Amino acid sequence: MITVMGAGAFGTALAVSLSRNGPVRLWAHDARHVEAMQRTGQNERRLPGVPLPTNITFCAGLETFSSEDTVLLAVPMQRLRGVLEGHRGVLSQARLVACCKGMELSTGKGPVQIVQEICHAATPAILTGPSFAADIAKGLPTALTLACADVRAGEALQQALTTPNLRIYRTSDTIGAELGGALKNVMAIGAGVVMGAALGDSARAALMTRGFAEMTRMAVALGAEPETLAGLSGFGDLVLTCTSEQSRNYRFGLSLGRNEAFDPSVTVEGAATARAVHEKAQALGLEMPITTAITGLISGELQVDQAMDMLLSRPLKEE
Ligand SMILES: NC(=O)c1ccc[n+]([C@@H]2O[C@H](COP(=O)([O-])OP(=O)(O)OC[C@H]3O[C@@H](n4cnc5c(N)ncnc54)[C@H](O)[C@@H]3O)[C@@H](O)[C@H]2O)c1
Ligand SMILES: O=P(O)(O)OC[C@H](O)CO
Repeated sequence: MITVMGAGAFGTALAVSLSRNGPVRLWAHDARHVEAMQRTGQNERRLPGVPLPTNITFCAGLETFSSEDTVLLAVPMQRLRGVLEGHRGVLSQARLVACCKGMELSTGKGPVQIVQEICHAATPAILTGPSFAADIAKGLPTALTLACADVRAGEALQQALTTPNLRIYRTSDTIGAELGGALKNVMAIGAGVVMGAALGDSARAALMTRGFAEMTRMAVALGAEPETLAGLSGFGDLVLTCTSEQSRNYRFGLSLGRNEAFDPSVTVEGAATARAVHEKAQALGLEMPITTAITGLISGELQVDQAMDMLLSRPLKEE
């Protein structure tokens, strides 16, 4: 059986899609949220308007969990460690598929690394790539990357998670897959700033292209294959998130560029991840000027015109 931990927009959308293959268990950390979904047949908090199929069952505990189960971890990045530590006993031998995108602020680690650290005997994997929860829930065609270092386990997960509308590609490069998803959110905030501040489509294209160069530079320095960054989990998700107002990271950037307030209850993974990436780049001695500028904009240490001056006045170089 598949268990999805995290009844946010993405976990709920995945549960809806996977319920076409068989029964799915959807876990939420808040018992009142479980009760509300049972009562209304919807996740009104995070994915309103989507009827939840009857073969999704809801729970706030994992009493009926079997070690044969596959678990999708669809919680926000900065909550992943706490969720795993709270369920270390039951999850210790399971196939654990991280579905979050980001870098932990306190350690600079990605989701697969955190799963490995806490559940040593589990099979860690990551599901990532260009996909909005609302699109998946509507059954629109979507392609994702499943990364798992254990090739046989990866093949089994690829089969189990494919649905008529969800096409899963596979790789064993977990480092590249997790970094692509983390880093593209930072660039999406930057793209939003560019558009919010009316700097133009050309400036956004420049940010996306040079941002992709930064993403690849860091990922390769940390052991990723450049081909992974060029795939769905990197380039694909960068394009989606830097160009669509469905993206919360992009919308957050738009509000920064317009000098407007942004609802703090909305999950914006790129905000904490930008700081974590900036610190890691400094520690590794990597040049990542766009990331530095975006980190400064988020913290309020830089204004848009200062960030632009900083980027445009850098010494000229070869591409
Ligand atoms: N929404 C999307 O379109 C989408 C698509 C792909 C990937 N993702 C990724 O999925 C992850 C989750 O995002 P989302 O969109 O589902 O978020 P969301 O904002 O819709 O929901 C977050 C959920 O996390 C829960 N939560 C908060 N604190 C928690 C805790 N301490 N323990 C357990 N659960 C807690 C909240 O109750 C909420 O249900 C993110 O890393 C995101 O990047 C999202
Ligand atoms: O809404 P965002 O910005 O978190 O983006 C959602 C997904 O990561 C897009 O692939």
